[in-house]
Amino acid sequence: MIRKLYRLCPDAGLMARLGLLTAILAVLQGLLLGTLVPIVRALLRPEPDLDAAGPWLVAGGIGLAAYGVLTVIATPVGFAASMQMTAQLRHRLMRHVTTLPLGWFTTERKARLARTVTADAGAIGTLAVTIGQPAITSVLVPATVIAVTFAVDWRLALLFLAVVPAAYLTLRRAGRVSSIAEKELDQAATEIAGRAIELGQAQPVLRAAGKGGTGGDRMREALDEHRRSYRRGLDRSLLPDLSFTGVVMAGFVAVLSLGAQLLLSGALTVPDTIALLVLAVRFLEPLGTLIELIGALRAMENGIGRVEAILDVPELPRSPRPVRRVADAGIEFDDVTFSYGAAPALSGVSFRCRPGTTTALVGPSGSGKTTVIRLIARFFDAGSGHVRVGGRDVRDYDHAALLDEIAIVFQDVYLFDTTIEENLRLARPDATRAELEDAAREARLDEVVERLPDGWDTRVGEGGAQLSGGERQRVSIARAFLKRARIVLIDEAASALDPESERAVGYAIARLARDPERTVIVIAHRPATLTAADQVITLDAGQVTEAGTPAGLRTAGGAFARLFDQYDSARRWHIAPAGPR
Ligand SMILES: Nc1ncnc2c1ncn2[C@@H]1O[C@H](COP(=O)(O)OP(=O)(O)OP(=O)(O)O)[C@@H](O)[C@H]1O
Repeated sequence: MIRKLYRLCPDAGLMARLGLLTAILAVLQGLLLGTLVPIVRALLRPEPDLDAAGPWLVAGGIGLAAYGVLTVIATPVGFAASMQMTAQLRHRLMRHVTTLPLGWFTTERKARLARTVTADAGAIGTLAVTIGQPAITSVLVPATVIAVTFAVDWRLALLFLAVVPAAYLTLRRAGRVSSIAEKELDQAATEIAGRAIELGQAQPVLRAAGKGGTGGDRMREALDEHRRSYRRGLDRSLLPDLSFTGVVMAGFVAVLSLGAQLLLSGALTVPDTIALLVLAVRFLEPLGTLIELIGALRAMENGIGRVEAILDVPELPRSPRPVRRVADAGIEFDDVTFSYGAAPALSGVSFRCRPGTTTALVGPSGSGKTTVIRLIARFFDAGSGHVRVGGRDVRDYDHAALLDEIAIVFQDVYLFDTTIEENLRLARPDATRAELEDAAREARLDEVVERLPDGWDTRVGEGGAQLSGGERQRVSIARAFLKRARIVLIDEAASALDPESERAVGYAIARLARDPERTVIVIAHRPATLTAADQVITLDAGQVTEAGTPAGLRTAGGAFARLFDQYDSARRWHIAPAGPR
């Protein structure tokens, strides 16, 4: 386990210092106890011999002072190690998950990630110090006591030694049982976290369906299972815990009996017997505390396992010689097939977008439009075929360099609970105020900012809840302008925005597309966006069924023409004034 801890923590030096200090403290404690033997021998004679006890008293005093100093040194080192380890683990985990394919982020895994980043990383850092230190002490103090006892009486030393394997075996069993119990309990706790995330996310749907009150059923089941796991763990660990305590108690009784026997037979003097009994207590007492520590140690080991399991999830493969410059904003799909699970989401998709053009993707729900966008941004890798940007496979690029060129405007834009300015600055943290204002004007966000009570400093609420869907999209489009992204991928709102936002977003998309350097791919639902596109790609069941200019495809009277008419009549129906009844 110590090796695993070292592997996880880049600052192994700090861990090594702490381990060494703890080991020295434990051995020193055992040796200090050892000095009791000559001191008790000298002082408990019929005529106490202070001269004989003197050097040992001095040695004991120096040892005690050293113990105090080292303890003072070890405490801040332990605190620093604990904080540092937790921070580093959290940092590593967060950095790693940003490199994982988006498909990894299921509700269950998000709950697991949340628990591992908060509970496990925190517990590993804390336990490594609060449990690791006493665990080292509980092993090294008895070991030193055995060594010291050999110098006094080999028979008692051998008896101490005989207790060790019996204690070890029962402790191992107790450790195994508590490890299983901890895993079950953690699984149950993760289930609760998952249900809580789901319950929060599903609130609008549940309430809309009038089931707000019943939505907690799955949560209740998870809570019940957690309680049952806890109970099972307690029941299971009872016998192994009692066995271990029994072994330690039996050891103590055996030491007492042998000590008494040796005393009565004259093999041991009274002072030696008293000193050895003190040693026996200090031998068995730390062993006894091991049973309390073993559960926490196993919990830490399991926590380390869970951290490692996340760190072991393979990242999106990286090119050994990543390309850092995107030559142009051309995009090409070359016989691309991709599936999330068994059924293919895209099969044999091929199309080309010349740099500076706008392509509208259309097709029924589930036809693969969003998947096309995800593959360009490399949220996932194609199963077969090539997705090319600037003439190179997206897998050849340094991912960050590729994403620098791409801005994505999702249908449902998530904003951080901070000011509108900071949300915009995410796209370019060093942008000047003038650049922010330009981007806002292009995206028609300036009108929104003017209306907000604190202007640029208005906080947008969690997820951007203070803004309407259309206003959030404008923030996202403004980010694309600010970033000067040469490739913009847009998922236009399928449902109607308020008329003002609809006009503003339409205007902003047209402005984005006007830049001759910029390639825009838009999942389009508005007739105006479709008509303005240079080309249209129609998808159905993951395959390209039509490709061409909007005018050409409308004339051809195929799937696109039908979809166009549907969208068009839906808009007209929406904006038509109510007639007399
Ligand atoms: N994360 C995912 N995991 C599993 N299957 C997915 C995932 N995302 C999409 N799919 C499936 O892949 C197929 C294509 O989905 P995609 O979202 O690309 O379609 P779409 O045309 O964008 O649909 P919509 O217009 O409804 O957004 C669908 O069958 C969908 O159920």
